[in-house]
Amino acid sequence: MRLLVKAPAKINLSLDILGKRSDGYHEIEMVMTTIDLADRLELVPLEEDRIEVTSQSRYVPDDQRNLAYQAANLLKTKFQIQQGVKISIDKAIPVAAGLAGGSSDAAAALKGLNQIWGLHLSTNELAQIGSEIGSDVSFCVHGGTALAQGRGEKISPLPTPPNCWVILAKPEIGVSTAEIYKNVNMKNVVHPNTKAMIKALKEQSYEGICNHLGNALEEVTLKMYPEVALIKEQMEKFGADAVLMSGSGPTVFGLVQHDSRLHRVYNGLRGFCSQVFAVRMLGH
Ligand SMILES: C[C@@](CO)(OP(=O)(O)O)[C@H](O)COP(=O)(O)OP(=O)(O)OC[C@H]1O[C@@H](n2ccc(N)nc2=O)[C@H](O)[C@@H]1O
Ligand SMILES: Nc1ncnc2c1ncn2[C@@H]1O[C@H](COP(=O)(O)OP(=O)(O)O)[C@@H](O)[C@H]1O
Repeated sequence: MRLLVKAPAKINLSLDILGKRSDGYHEIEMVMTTIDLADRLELVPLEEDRIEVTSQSRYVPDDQRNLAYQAANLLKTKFQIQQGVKISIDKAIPVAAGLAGGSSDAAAALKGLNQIWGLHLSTNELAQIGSEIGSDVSFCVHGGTALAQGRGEKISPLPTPPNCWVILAKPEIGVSTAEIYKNVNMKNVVHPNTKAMIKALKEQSYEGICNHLGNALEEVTLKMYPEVALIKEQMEKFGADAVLMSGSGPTVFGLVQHDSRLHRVYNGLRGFCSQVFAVRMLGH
């Protein structure tokens, strides 16, 4: 049996930090959605009892540091699986970009191996196992659009946003999520209005979504990496309807509803940023 699984990236439409926890994590509240930019995993069972991970990207580890490896290993240990697997990752999502590429690969591996090894685990059970790998893995198991709470592992589904383009631009830097969270000063946090974002989604108000995009980590990353602020400015200048940094960054995304504007924003950014994508949100 050979299985192909898609692993889509996510963006954070809003990200709020409610406080610092005693376990080293932050209590957060995020509205997230999956987008049509995806890695592709090929899973092939091996006779030998070992996990093999390969990818064409030099930034992706091919050993136990790979989150897809960790997903396979966790299932093997929990369910005493004595079969191996070869995981080949065709990487399309930029690495260390705030787009949850690694987490989505882990989620895709969990879903695919659930099938290959006949484990019959539910989505909630897979999401629970995923949370042991990383805070964003639970959301990636569910996919779609959702509110994520706790350290990111408590998922409540939300309606798909109204149809629009998402233009992504990633500067030539990778950002460490841990480093950005470490530099958060709770006194300076600018809180987005999560309730208003949820209301906008429920009312299918594109304008409401644009008005309430907000990310409490943005200020920290922008201060450390001024090139991210520059991309934000450019995206606004070229006419995106609303612009925000995704997750801990450095990827910046802009929402655009009309095709005529899409080309202006996309081409404008291509001029000084090598990684630019124009995609749809998933669900359309
Ligand atoms: C910021 C976000 C927003 O979606 O995503 P990315 O920018 O990484 O894509 C997430 O909160 C990242 O989730 P994820 O990348 O899975 O984080 P983890 O591996 O669990 O944690 C990495 C480190 O980030 C910090 N961390 C993470 C989550 C959280 N709620 N509080 C934290 O303080 C901790 O220092 C932790 O050691
Ligand atoms: N399958 C994977 N794809 C990408 N990065 C991975 C993977 N597994 C582990 N990593 C490691 O995770 C780090 C964060 O990567 P990624 O998930 O792409 O970013 P982010 O947390 O910003 O969304 C990378 O620096 C990389 O070393």
